[in-house]
Amino acid sequence: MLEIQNLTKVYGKVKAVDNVSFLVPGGQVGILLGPNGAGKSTIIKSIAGLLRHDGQVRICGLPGRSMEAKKIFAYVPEIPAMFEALTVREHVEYIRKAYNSQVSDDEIEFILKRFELWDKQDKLGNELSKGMMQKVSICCALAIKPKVIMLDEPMVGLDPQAIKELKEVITELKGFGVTVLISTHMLEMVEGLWDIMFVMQKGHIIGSYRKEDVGNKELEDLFFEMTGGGK
Ligand SMILES: Nc1ncnc2c1ncn2[C@@H]1O[C@H](COP(=O)(O)OP(=O)(O)OP(=O)(O)O)[C@@H](O)[C@H]1O
Repeated sequence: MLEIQNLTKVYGKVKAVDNVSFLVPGGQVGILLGPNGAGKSTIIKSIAGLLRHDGQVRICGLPGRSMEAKKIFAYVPEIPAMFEALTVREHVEYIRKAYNSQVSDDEIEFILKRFELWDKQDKLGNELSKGMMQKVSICCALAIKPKVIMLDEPMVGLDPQAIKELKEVITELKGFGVTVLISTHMLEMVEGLWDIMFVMQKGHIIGSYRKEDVGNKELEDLFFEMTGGGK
């Protein structure tokens, strides 16, 4: 479960996020939508612990800043940060050790093969394309076997095969009871994946829908209904 309570973030005179609360239930996929400047990245960075903010973040009931919460929480940022002098494999091993992860060698092999990095294990961070960096970032997140995972625009820059794998991974994670939060503009990419959606505008959540309540209605239609835009 991922719970945000009364989150407020002010940059100078700009209130980027204004008293926002929402909850993604355990084992569900939540998506955070909204036009440019709505405040999505600010929320994502606040949840990830990268910004000072008011309000609470709880990860499986634990305070977001606690060590216990950090151990079970994975974050895939929009712009991956690589260590230039570490290889692909060393990135994964570093995370594995830092988190004291129980992931097995076979599982690591499976993850790396899945994202077509198995034969690129010895490439250095500064030798990777942006898409490859994103894949490494996803593999590192999976290597800690998180209970909650948050992905910021995860599909941008990935090739079609990687997008397909990522969608399958998200469905599998959900099956294992992992809570997922995805921030994205690419509505068609998360169609069929989501359980609960939140729409932000001007620092507020202006509405949310649960998949079970909207039947086959398309995400895009739901989004434009709320934001007043159109196809
Ligand atoms: N470091 C910063 N300093 C000052 N203002 C900021 C900063 N970062 C974001 N903002 C402002 O906060 C508001 C929300 O920005 P944010 O990046 O969270 O939006 P977003 O929904 O992620 O947008 P996008 O879809 O374009 O990525 C905007 O008005 C933006 O100008």
